[in-house]
Amino acid sequence: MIDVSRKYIFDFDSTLTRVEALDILAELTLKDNPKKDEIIKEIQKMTNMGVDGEISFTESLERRIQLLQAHKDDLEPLVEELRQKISKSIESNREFFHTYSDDIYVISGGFKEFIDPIVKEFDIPSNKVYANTFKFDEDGYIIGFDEKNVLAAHNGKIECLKQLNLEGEVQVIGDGYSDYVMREAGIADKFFAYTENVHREKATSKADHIAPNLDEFLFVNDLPRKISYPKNRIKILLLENVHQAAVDNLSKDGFSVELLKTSLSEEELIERVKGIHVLGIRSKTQVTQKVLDAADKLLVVGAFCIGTTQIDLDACKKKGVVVFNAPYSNTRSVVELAIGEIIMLMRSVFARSMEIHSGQWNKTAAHSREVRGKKLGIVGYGNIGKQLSVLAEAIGMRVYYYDVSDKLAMGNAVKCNTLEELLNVSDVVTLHIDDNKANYNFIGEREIAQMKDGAMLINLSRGFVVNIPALVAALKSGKLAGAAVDVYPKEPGINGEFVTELKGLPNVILTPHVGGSTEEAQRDIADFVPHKIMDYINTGNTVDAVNFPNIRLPKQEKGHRFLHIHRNVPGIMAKINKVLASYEMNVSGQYLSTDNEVGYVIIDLDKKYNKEVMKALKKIENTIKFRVLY
Ligand SMILES: NC(=O)C1=CN([C@@H]2O[C@H](COP(=O)(O)OP(=O)(O)OC[C@H]3O[C@@H](n4cnc5c(N)ncnc54)[C@H](O)[C@@H]3O)[C@@H](O)[C@H]2O)C=CC1
Ligand SMILES: O=C(O)C(=O)COP(=O)(O)O
Repeated sequence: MIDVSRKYIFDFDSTLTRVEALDILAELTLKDNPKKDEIIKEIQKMTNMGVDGEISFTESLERRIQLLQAHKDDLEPLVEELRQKISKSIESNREFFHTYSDDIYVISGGFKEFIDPIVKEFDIPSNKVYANTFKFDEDGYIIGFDEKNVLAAHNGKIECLKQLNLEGEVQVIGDGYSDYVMREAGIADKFFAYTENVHREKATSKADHIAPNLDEFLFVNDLPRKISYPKNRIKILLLENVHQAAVDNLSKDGFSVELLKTSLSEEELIERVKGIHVLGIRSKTQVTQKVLDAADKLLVVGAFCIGTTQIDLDACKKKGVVVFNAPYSNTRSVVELAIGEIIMLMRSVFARSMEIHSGQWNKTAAHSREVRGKKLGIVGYGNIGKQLSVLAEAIGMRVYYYDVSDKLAMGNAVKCNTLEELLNVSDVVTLHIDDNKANYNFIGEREIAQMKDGAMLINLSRGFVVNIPALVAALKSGKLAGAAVDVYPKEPGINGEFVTELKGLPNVILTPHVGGSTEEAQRDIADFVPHKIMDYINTGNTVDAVNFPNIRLPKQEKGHRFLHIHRNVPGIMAKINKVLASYEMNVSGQYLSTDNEVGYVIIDLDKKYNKEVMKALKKIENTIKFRVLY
């Protein structure tokens, strides 16, 4: 694995550190200058032009130093600042620098005065650092740089590397075109464009390999690293226009994220899901057995909503794919819409509004009633149903509820023992049962007949719960005085044309499945679900998974963690432990959770282990998935 003859040339600014040191120096020296922002902008422009090779590097340096007005005494605070700004994955992979210090060099257009003290902490001694040096005047002000240094010249890195006369393969890791030139000149064998801090098109377009972080570089070279699999290699596909914050959260953690505005059909998803590790959807996208068969890398499905019956949960489980949802984020949004609709329907507000839109003034109290004292029947007394119960009572309604399971009544709500009892008594019936397929046609002709004459029906649950022709007939005959419908048996995957038999009926409020579509809810979901996903990928935690044994794991500080998902058959744990014993693994913790079908065991180990053990664990019969976290 270890190639002793390979040499690694690191750039400093924006590679080993997240910043350009001269920008930081400018921040320090110009802090009291009223033109500070303007000057810093100019310095940054000069940096970029120099790094991209648009002006000569020497010229870029000269101009920046003039603008800086820096003093010797500013260098110590600069180094202090830079210490806080080491690139994230450089910081986490100190072990690589320590182990390979003999083969690592820094070649930079920056200055030894601040590079040396920083890289020394990464076991790179001053004699392996090739960089410029400042010139000071008698009072200690920086007035220039040593012009004789090859690195002060344009494309000076080429000459510098040439003079080093290194043997063996030479790899360059840097963010700029000025690093690539060593490869172009044929003195370096490979150029890795380092994009963790800055993405420079001119460098990435030429690179042999793009490294979004050091983990990727170490992975490609099979070198010792902090994490087993670089996160940028974990591909996340988010559909249905989930909130941008979800993309930001996941990208910030290093994953490669793609967001599509629409849902995808089964065939499209089969095509797109290949190579995807995490799929994020809302209520439209169907994750079927066929989709799962095509999903060769899938670890997690995130439902960025409450309902999960669009996902074949059982097939996911059998494949070792963990599913998370957001059970509470949009609850309040649905409840508020329900309250609004109850009032709008009781007052015939939409009918009056339509009239006035078409130029008709119809001031009347007919079919306009207060909600105070009216009976609200809530079907499905879950998270939404219960919260609605509380708010409805607060505006003076008398609440009745019906649920298949026993539920504690909130406030003064009255429990109904049968659906019929609730339908008989309610002025408004609102549906909040779950998206279980057994609830198909839950409200049909018979149930509507059991409702009071002139009652109203609200459906904010799922479209298939209500038989639409029966509802249309009841509205046309006047049996029902109004309805609000947010969900439909067949909904389109993208915004555009839509036709329903409910179109044009009086006192019917139609909305395009927006019960949970508020800015607050979508923003909240965009934090909740990604954090569940990241927690599972990064640590193995399955707390709140909807289809999987739940395990809350302690933080793993050191060592390695094996995650083994298997069919729950007799004797499998014995086999796992036999393999661990035969490789003399020192197990520091073992956590197991099972259900009828699968078992999920997490094994924490101390530092060293024989890699063969992984193969042996994967080979155990009835293994579904196996992952290692370093
Ligand atoms: N329109 C929209 O944008 C949104 C719609 N929803 C829908 O609302 C549903 C309810 O959400 P939550 O309250 O969070 O779910 P929940 O699971 O907390 O509550 C559902 C309740 O319905 C009961 N239930 C199920 N089938 C029943 C039946 N046949 N008869 C009586 N009770 C029955 C369950 O026992 C449970 O108490 C979701 O499943 C989803 O389909 C949720 C969010 C947004
Ligand atoms: O949360 C749910 O179950 C919903 O129905 C909302 O779905 P959506 O995210 O709007 O596709």
